[in-house]
Amino acid sequence: MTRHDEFERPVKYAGPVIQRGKHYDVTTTDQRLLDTAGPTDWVHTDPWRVLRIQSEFIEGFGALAELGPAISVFGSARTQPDDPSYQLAVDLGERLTGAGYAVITGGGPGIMEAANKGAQEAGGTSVGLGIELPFEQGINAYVDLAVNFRYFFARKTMFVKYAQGFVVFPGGYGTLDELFEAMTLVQTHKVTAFPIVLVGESYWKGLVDWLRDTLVAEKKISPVDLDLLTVTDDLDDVMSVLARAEEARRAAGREQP
Ligand SMILES: C/C(=C\CNc1ncnc2c1ncn2[C@@H]1O[C@H](COP(=O)(O)O)[C@@H](O)[C@H]1O)CO
Repeated sequence: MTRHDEFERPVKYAGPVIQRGKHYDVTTTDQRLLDTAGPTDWVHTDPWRVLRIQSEFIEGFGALAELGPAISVFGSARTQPDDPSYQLAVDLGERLTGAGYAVITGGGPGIMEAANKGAQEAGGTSVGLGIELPFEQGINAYVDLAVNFRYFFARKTMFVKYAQGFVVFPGGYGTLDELFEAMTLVQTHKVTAFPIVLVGESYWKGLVDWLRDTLVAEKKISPVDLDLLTVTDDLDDVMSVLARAEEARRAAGREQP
């Protein structure tokens, strides 16, 4: 029912605001919200994008906050099931599950699918953080908990924030992007006790040689920065590196509940 003042003019109390006379707005907030008329170009503006970005962080944090200990596994979206590294990633998913870790991947095909498959088939927690791409692939069938992102940077935050370490299989630009982001975060102490293991000695040899013979030699990184990486073909080594990092976190009183 419309309220009126002592001059019989309609009055509206909208929170701390009082509207009377020519300031009286006959529409309600809900009406304005639900009304689709008017210009729509604001949805393509940066302030609106900021809210969408914020919502990606909110959804990601909300979905993953109670995940428990987890390892992010990266690698080529193009690795086929008959590639030996596919089976190795399946085995890793299974072993991580056995050690009490959830497995987080990019939710796509190839190595991501393989690690999710190993985790799911071992009865573990299989997570996929998908990304909107122009060529839609969809989340692989072995993911049980998926969050889809529009923005790479929001998604990359989740890979680090909700994992205790990274295991990286042979891959292309996407994999290298994820690897170098983690290496930079560890090098700059933005994250601590965060193991990064590269699986595939022959694949990664060229990169490690270049890091040592060019980046260290030309003083672009310190020799100790090479120690951020462990390179192996053996999943026993992967599990030992993760276990040692867990012990270091425990010793520092920073273990996952
Ligand atoms: C290119 C193909 C599929 C793309 N689908 C992807 N879905 C989810 N995540 C992806 C996808 N492609 C790349 N990524 C991310 O980068 C890493 C792999 O990239 P790479 O260039 O293949 O090494 C991976 O860890 C994801 O996080 C099918 O042909």
